[in-house]
Amino acid sequence: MQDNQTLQSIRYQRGLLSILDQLQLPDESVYIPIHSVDDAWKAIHTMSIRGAPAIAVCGVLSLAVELHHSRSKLESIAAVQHFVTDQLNYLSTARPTAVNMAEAAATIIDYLIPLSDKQVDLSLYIDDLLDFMEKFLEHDLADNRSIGRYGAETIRNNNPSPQQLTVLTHCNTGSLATVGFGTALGVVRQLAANNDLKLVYFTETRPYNQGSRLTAYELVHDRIPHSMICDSMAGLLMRTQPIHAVVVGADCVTANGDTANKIGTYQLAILAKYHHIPFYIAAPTTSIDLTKKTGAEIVIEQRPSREMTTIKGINIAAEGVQVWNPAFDVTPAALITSIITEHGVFKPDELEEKLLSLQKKVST
Ligand SMILES: CSC[C@H]1O[C@H](OP(=O)(O)O)[C@H](O)[C@@H]1O
Repeated sequence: MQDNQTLQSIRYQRGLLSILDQLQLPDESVYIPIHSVDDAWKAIHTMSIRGAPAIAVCGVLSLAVELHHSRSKLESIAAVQHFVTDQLNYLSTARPTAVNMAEAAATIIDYLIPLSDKQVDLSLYIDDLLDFMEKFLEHDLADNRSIGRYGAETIRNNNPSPQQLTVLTHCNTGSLATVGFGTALGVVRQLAANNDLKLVYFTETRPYNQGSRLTAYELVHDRIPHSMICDSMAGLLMRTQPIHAVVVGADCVTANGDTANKIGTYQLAILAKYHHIPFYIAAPTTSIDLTKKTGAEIVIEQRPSREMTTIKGINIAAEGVQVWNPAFDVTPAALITSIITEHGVFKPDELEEKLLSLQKKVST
């Protein structure tokens, strides 16, 4: 079952899917129905739902809903395989940087053919496929809980003094970016649950304001001690306040540990290095793409200028102003202390080897 102790970005039962419209947060908490892959593609592209893991689960479940209601139109297993493959490939085009949707698509496509060797009855084949797709929901929540435990333990062990810890995070990586609990914000939640958290600073994260609109919403909801800062305040914060760790999420981690994350992450990593503060990436392995060798291969999404020049439709910049609006940047592995995953905490230069050996164990 989904974790109802925190906020639900996605609500699902077989044949029915709705998402919390994050464009209306924090003022309005409105769930919008997702009836099809097209609905999901639009919701992901316009960022009604965002966050690498949430994007993937929303996409997969939108396909499950459409497949469930299209049974009468799909007359063979081959027709189901073509339909599912085409829809997954389409979903992967909604946003180019986060890798989770493409990873989920590849996982499901790899499942289709062997499944037809096991299940020749069309209706039972569809049922089995729906069961497989629905597992993405529970797996994400389990992954986040594990990331939270590993991350809280690592940050605590890195600071043996009995004092409670102060950390900095960026963007939104909580229940609104995942199925529940979160990745980097899940580490913060676990630190708080362990009574190890004194304070979490978080950036407002211009221009979409994932911090001020979403992370603030989650931390106030959970009553976790916090303080919001403008993105431009991070340097002075690290210079003047006792920050024990910076922990952020990821949209794509490559084989060498380079990491694409929300714009502004790279400069936080440089500041952390300068101030000798450990810098952690918290991400499920569904955000890791070992086929990309370095961050140079990651496509950085450019977002519309209006997302920088307006807030809730109100102009905050001169009419006609020209802008540059990359939604992500890449932090080199050399600036990353460790990558916290559901399988453990890895140094960037050991990540590929560790994950490949884990995959080998699972496949044998
Ligand atoms: C666990 S969410 C990962 C990642 O997604 C966010 O980007 P966006 O809000 O544009 O989807 C941000 O980069 C988070 O760190």
